[in-house]
Amino acid sequence: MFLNAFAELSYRFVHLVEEAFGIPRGTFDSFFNKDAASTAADSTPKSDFLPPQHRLRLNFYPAMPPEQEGQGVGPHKDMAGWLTFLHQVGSECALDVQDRDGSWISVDPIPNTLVVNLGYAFEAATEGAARATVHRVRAPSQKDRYSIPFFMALPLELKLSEVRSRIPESVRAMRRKELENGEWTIDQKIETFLDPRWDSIGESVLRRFIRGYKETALKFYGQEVYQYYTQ
Ligand SMILES: O=C(O)CCC(=O)C(=O)O
Ligand SMILES: [Fe+2]
Repeated sequence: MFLNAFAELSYRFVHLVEEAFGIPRGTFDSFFNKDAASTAADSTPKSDFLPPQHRLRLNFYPAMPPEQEGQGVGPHKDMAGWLTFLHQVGSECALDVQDRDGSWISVDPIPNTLVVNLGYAFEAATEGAARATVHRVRAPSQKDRYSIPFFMALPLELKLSEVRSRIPESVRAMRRKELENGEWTIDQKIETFLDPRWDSIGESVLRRFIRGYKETALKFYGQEVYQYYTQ
């Protein structure tokens, strides 16, 4: 139920994104299989895609005295793809997001609000115009902390080129123009997610994972797969 409520909220939010991009409301609906529910009169699914695998995670960070090393999360972008909706439980300040100049901004919890992060696929689909949110979590020293992110995904077989084709050129050109003007400072790295050799969201996520976690990847996928995705 919780997962469904998050999913519904995320679909409504995507309509706001469409509005911001100046494209018709519902442009992205078919990615989420929302119109795939069959009726007695029409049993053919209207979407070609399998339902995306949205995920909910429960994070627990035990409080540790400052002299002991606690458990936080290092700087990262969320891998699941499209958008993350994060519920920070309680009032502990621990989450930081990185500004474009590389400085860190503390995202203090505000009751009854969610933090929205952009994921890798969002950055890739907008050709870097909307940069995926780099964020980290500081280990708490006073009180235990919990957080509940909802990772809104895209169908694994969906091609990034297909997502891009629905995003207006006016948006996709933004980063290119900034690069040309020398205005872009720290983020040159969308290529780590994007590689035309692997255009599907699923393979891009797998490849990103394999590149990010060498030891785990070698253990579970073996040398051949590791080499294939890191060449
Ligand atoms: O605990 C948080 O505030 C963020 C957790 C997070 O970044 C993640 O689970 O990907
Ligand atoms: Fe995260």
